[in-house]
Order: sequence, then structure tokens, then C-alpha cells
Amino acid sequence: MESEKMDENEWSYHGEGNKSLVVSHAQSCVVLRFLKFLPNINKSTEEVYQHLHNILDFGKHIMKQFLGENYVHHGEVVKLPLDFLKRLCLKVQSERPESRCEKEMDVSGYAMCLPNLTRLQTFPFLECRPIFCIEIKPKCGFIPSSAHITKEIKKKICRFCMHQHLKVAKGKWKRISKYCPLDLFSGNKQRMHFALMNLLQESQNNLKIFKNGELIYGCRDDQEHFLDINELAHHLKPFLFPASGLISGPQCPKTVVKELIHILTTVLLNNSTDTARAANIMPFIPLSQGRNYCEASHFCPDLLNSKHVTEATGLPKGCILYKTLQAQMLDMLDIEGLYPLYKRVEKYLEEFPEERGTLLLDGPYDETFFEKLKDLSLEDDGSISYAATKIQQYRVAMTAKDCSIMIALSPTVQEECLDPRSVIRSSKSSFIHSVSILDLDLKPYENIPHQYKRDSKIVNHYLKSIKAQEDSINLYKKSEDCTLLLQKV
Ligand SMILES: O=P(O)(O)O[C@@H]1[C@@H](OP(=O)(O)O)[C@H](OP(=O)(O)O)[C@H](O)[C@H](OP(=O)(O)O)[C@H]1OP(=O)(O)O
Ligand SMILES: Nc1ncnc2c1ncn2[C@@H]1O[C@H](COP(=O)(O)OP(=O)(O)OP(=O)(O)O)[C@@H](O)[C@H]1O
Repeated sequence: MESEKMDENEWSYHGEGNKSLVVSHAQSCVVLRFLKFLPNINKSTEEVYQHLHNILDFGKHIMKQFLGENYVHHGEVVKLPLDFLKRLCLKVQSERPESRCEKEMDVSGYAMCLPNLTRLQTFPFLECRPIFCIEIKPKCGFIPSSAHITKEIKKKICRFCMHQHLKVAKGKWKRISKYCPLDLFSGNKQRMHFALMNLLQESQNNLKIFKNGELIYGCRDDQEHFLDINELAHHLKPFLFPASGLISGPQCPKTVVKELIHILTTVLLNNSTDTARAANIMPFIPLSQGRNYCEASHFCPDLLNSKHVTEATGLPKGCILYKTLQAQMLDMLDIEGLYPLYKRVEKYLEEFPEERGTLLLDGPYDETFFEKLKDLSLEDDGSISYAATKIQQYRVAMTAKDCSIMIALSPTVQEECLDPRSVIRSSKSSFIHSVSILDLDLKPYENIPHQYKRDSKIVNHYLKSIKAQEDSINLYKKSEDCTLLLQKV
């Protein structure tokens, strides 16, 4: 970044999560991603710099190996002038959703500079064409089968579906989403279609749609959808059905949304852009270890019972969902099996605090760190080394459970000579696409006790709310019986 040329008016608020705030540049295809901290957390400039470098190294040396060169953009750490930062911080403040303002944008002088993933990555010369980008935060796509699990419900209902009950009870969302990650990760087109349709209907923070880099659909935290689904279809129609006029009338929005879902499914299952070395160097984790459907899924139960829908996963090796799921499945012990190992390490560190570095708990994230992740053995020899390896694998898995997939699409022109792997054909048109994964910051070691508590909170709340639902159904049934009895009399 050329310090003297930094003008806050060229940057605008783009979005934020719990840990970072993103601004995008008006002309060039880049974003700045800033860390966020609670006001009472005083981080030195050096600490921020180190933290950002760790994020970069982790993306570059670890997640690229798992997910593939093409999908991961590690960016670069940039130093920014303090007066620019102060003005930028003031400028974006009014755009920030209230629910995110508990934390403040870090203005100590460093940020990550990344490609703007809502634009096409591989084809910058196509900038002038319309671009739609769909961001999906799929969450955990498998049901754990670890022997350490103490609550049987965790082997039947996925964490996302259980968590929905707690989120609605706490007022984070108004309604329970019918999206279930296991449907999306199933590889079965019907189930994937169902999952994507539910994401469109109840997006929460799991789906966003950008048009030419601007957020047009999805929940911006405390606001509802920007557009409703019919309005979204209106935006998409000329894009998906360029020979307009072919479809109109009341069926139109449905047809457009179906087409979008069809394209997304094709991209998510596409394995032709696979460049990850991981498939060769990482031992393969069998996807069929646990059950591959969730009993809380709203996908038609009759169809679920049919064998071809529930049998081994249909995810093609190398597609983005497959890679993400493989990384998620590094959590082989579940937090219930992991927590005692965390305590083992904590006890050891109490005695030998200087050993923290040897255990690589704070990096460096390099080849040695990656090598340790490859050991999938589950034979606990009681050692610190075993515990540390499982902890690192768990942290990587949690990162993959919380990342987002960005799919950018732009129409092609017939005579264009493009790499066929980048072209997605639909019934009515064809698109150049790029797929990226974002938010690949390694989850902190210190978070493990919090994860442990949250896991039991989610499960206990789910069990309580299901019991309450059953009780009220039974009560209703009883009152119906009484009414019948009364009528008989
Ligand atoms: O625990 P979860 O599944 O609720 O995930 C948290 C996310 O909530 P979600 O359920 O996706 O709305 C949460 O997202 P939101 O803030 O709710 O948008 C964060 O991504 C959080 O990660 P971190 O603490 O910022 O590193 C996520 O925490 P981690 O569990 O990944 O640490
Ligand atoms: N490189 C990028 N290009 C375009 N948009 C981006 C980019 N990075 C982040 N964003 C947008 O900014 C939002 C917030 O970024 P990000 O998910 O990294 O924040 P976070 O605080 O780490 O999230 P979380 O709450 O999951 O911890 C994303 O959901 C995405 O819409």
C-alpha cells in the first residue's frame, strides 16, 4: 500500500464478523481486513502484526494444502498510515450493524490486504461484466461418531440443527432454519437442492449474495433480508436467463431460483479445479464413518429412507465440499474426547511453561506443523505429544467448520476462448466462475474450554426444548382425548 496515497473516501464498509471488519476499494479489486477487539483489550502494534502474520502463514502453509491453491487467498500484511485509519474507522462506524459494535476496529497500523472475493479472481479483465457472488457458511457437515461422546443425541442430530434451538431462544434469530449442513454435504442433488433452498429462505448468517461486489441479499445481522426472494429472482433473471421474455408470469421467481440452485450445486460438486496436494499427502478420512443424515433434517423422511439417498456420500473427491469436509473431520474425538487432552497439556504447561513453543501452540505454521497434522492415529499413549497433535487437528477442524465458500459467477460471451474448467454451463447460459474460501483463521487453543461448555449448553438446551415440545404435544393429545370423551358422554 502506498501510504501517501491512502484516501478513506476510496474505501467503503463491506462487512464484518465476530473477529474482523472488511472494507473494499471502490475501483481496484481488493479489500482490507482489520482485526477487531473489545475496547478493554489493549493489543500492541507488534502483537497485531504477529497475529496477522500467523493468519497469513496458516492460510499459506496449512489451509492451502488441505483445500487447494486455487481456493485459498492468504493475502499480505500491510502497514497503513494512522491518520488514514482514524478517518476510515470514523467513516465506517455508521455503517456497522449495532450487534457487531461491541468490538472496535483495530487501528494500530496493520491489516490484511486480500483480493475482493466477491469479484472474479481469475479473470480481472472481465471486470466490466455483471458479477454475482454467493457466500455460503456451510458449518459442520458430519455427525460425530467418537466413542467419547456421552450424549446419544449427538450421534443422531447435527450440531447446527441442535444449535438452532438455542439461537432462537436467545433471540439471535427469529426462526429456526430448515437448512441442515448434512443435506448440503450429502452430495445427493435432491438433498443439496433442499439445503440451498432453505438457505435462501432463512439465510441467517449462512448465506449472502453480492451483485457487482455489493451485498443485496442475506441477513445483515440485525436487519432482515435486503430483498425478498421474489426481488432477488428479479435481479437474477436477466443474468440467468439472458434471452429474457422466455420466462415470465407467476412461475418466474421459482424458475429463476431453481436455476440458481442448479448452478450452485454444479459448482459445489465440480472437482475439475482440484489442485490440492492434500489428497496425496494427507491420509484419507473415510466419510462414511458416522451417519450421513441428521434426524432433525426437514428433508422428506420418505426420501431419506430410500437407500440411494443415505448410502455413502456422493461428494466427488476434490470438490470444494469434499475438501472442506475432510478438514472438518480432523475433529475425530469430538470436544468430549478432546477436552481431557487439553487438560493434560494445561497441567504439563503449568509445570513446564517454557515448553509451549515446542508444542507449536502458537505456531509457527509451517511444514513441521503440517506434518504433525497427518498423524491420524487414535491410540492414546498418554503422552503430551499425542494430546498436542489431537489439539492441533481439532483447531484446524474447527476452522474448517466455520469458514465460508464464495462462488463468483459472470456470464461468458460465446466467442471467448476460456479454460473449459472455469466455465459452468446451465440450460440457458454459461458462466465463468471462481470459487474461494475465506475466514481461515486458526481457532485459538484458549477457546477449547469455551467450546466444551458451549457443546453441553447446546445439547442440554436441545434436549430440554424437544422435551417441552413433546410434553405440549402429549398435553394437546390428552385434551383431545378428553374432548372426545366429553362428546361421547
Ligand atoms: O460455535 P458456533 O458454531 O456458533 O460458531 C461461531 C459463529 O457462530 P455461528 O453459529 O456461525 O453463527 C460466529 O459467527 P457469528 O459471530 O455468529 O457471525 C463466529 O464465527 C465464531 O468464531 P470466532 O469466535 O469469531 O472465531 C464461531 O465460533 P467457533 O465455534 O468457530 O469458535
Ligand atoms: N477477501 C474478501 N473478499 C470479499 N469479501 C470478504 C473477504 N473477506 C471477508 N469478506 C466479507 O466480510 C465478511 C466478514 O469477514 P470474515 O468472515 O473474515 O470475518 P470474521 O470476523 O473472521 O468472521 P467470524 O464471525 O466467522 O469469525 C465475510 O462474511 C465476507 O462477506
